[in-house]
Amino acid sequence: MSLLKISNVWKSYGDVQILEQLNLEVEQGEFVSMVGASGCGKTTLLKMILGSEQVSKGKILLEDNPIPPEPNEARGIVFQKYSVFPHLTVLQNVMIADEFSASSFLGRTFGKQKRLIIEKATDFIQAVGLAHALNKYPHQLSGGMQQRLAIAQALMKSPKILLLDEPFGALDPGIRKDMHQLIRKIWKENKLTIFMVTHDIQEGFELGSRLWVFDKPRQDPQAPTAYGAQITYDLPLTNKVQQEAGHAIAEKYTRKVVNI
Ligand SMILES: Nc1ncnc2c1ncn2[C@@H]1O[C@H](COP(=O)(O)OP(=O)(O)OP(=O)(O)O)[C@@H](O)[C@H]1O
Repeated sequence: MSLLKISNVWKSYGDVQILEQLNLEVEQGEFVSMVGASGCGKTTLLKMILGSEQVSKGKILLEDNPIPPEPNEARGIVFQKYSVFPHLTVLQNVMIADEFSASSFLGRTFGKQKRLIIEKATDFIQAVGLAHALNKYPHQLSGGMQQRLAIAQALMKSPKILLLDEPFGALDPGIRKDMHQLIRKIWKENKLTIFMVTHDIQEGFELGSRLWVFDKPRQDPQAPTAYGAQITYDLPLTNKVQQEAGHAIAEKYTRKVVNI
């Protein structure tokens, strides 16, 4: 049984066809990098896996069950723009998800329960290298540190699937390298399945164990919104030969995007 099965999925908004004919299976522990021209529907697919958007046709199964129509703890997400709470410290930002599950009314816990949540949150904060900043507020952190915080926050609920939407897009190249190391470590140690949208093909190759290329094979100049994007290449990247073959395709693809 695959962890995630996408069967004949189509997505449109009104008359605009965004995605079509998606058929994919993903096993636990894969790291799927998703690349494609701007606006082709990569984030839309992430949102359908998250459960915040519904498919127009077809189905997405998670461990053989339909994806619940609301996001839940099985799937964590990190966006490009820092999605942390500005009025909470690093520690409070990571604790909050567990505090709300333990006490949905107050969002606050006390005594032993609180101590356990602090311990768990501190472990994740340490894992992303922010132990020295436990009591700082987001505005006191750099962009890279805020993304580390968002990752710790997403990991707190022990998701099976981590969805990353251009998570490093706003960071400087040096900091991106550090973040790449961090995400690989977290992926391996937590046996996560990761879907990452990126505009940086090199990043997609370096991190992914599999690459999905989105493109529109069907075009009608008279009706540009009639057809959606498909996943035109689904490339395994688990060894060097595959990576080199993938690079050739990706380079061709990059030229194509430039020509659009
Ligand atoms: N809620 C919505 N209602 C209507 N159209 C939408 C909605 N959400 C997204 N779209 C449209 O769907 C298309 C795909 O958007 P999406 O964000 O998935 O693209 P993307 O490939 O992730 O783009 P980018 O790489 O620029 O982030 C876009 O044309 C966008 O305008």
